Amino acid sequence: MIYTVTFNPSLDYVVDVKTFKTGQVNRTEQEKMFPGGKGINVSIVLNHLGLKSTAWGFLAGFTGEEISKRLDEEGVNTDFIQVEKGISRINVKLRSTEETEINGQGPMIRSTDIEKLYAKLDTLKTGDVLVLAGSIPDVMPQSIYMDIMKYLEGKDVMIAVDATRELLANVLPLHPFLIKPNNHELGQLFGVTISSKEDVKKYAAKLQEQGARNVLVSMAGDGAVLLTEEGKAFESEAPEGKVKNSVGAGDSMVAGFLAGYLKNKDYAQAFKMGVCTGSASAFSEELATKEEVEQLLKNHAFPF
Ligand SMILES: Nc1ncnc2c1ncn2[C@@H]1O[C@H](COP(=O)(O)OP(=O)(O)O)[C@@H](O)[C@H]1O
Ligand SMILES: O=P(O)(O)OC[C@H]1O[C@](O)(COP(=O)(O)O)[C@@H](O)[C@@H]1O
Repeated sequence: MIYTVTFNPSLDYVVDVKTFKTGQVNRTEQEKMFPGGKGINVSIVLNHLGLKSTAWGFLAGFTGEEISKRLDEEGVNTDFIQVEKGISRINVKLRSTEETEINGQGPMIRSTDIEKLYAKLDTLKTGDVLVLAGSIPDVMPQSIYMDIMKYLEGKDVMIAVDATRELLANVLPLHPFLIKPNNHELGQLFGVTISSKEDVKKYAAKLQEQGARNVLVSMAGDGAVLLTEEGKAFESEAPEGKVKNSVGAGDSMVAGFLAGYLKNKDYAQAFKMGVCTGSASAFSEELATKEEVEQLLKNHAFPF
């Protein structure tokens, strides 16, 4: 069974403003709202690809209710913990001449809420997959993903982590099955700017030296690189297409990679699925459908 954990779910409020200007009233041309947060997006896309998962995490207030309702409508299985104080975030995604995001901090999560999550973690069994994805509310320690991985040590659960900075760096010694930074996040970890695939490979290898088993680095429209635990490196350009909404492309890539890998444990296939699922989401207003992914898989020429 696959479980995703989203500590900080969101309603993503995607607005189009023709020419956004700061310091004045701007009017939207269009606005849409989607349930979001990294683990939640992974669960939605897995569902589109025909894989059932359960979305765990913390919800609060009326925004939390809306997220839960929309996931029910999508047919995503959820088992969230309700927290008492605050509301789940509304993250603003502004599409204008440039894309700008404002992501909130999230509600208060108390130690009793965390205990409820650990009770769910106790139900994990050998062979289960756990995705720990996204930021955590400000009130939480940057060790939380590491703490969870330590708690699960010896259980043989396959763990994927999609996080940034300390939250990600802390889990490396615990050998996560998969991490997926983008090239900017990879650069942040080492205090450098990374734009070439050669540099991506160099720094991704350092993350493997620190303990990560498979490192998948996304580079938005410039494609992606995968270093596997078998010592292989795969790279690809991004498939061609018109970008409509790139919010959730990275999460879609994680879902596609896992779906591809779980099929027959083949890293080349998993990488192809990851790249095409990420791009299919970027080329669509909503998250990728199975048909959209299959179309890109058929048309994109991978160099391997
Ligand atoms: N502009 C784009 N054109 C084509 N594919 C894209 C584009 N943006 C994202 N993708 C696809 O989605 C994957 C993940 O995107 P990226 O933006 O790097 O992730 P994140 O959202 O985590 O920053 C990329 O590797 C690529 O396959
Ligand atoms: O938890 P964070 O890092 O604030 O990110 C949350 C945001 O990222 C998303 O999960 C999208 O992530 P990606 O574009 O990286 O796939 C949104 O749905 C959400 O608003």
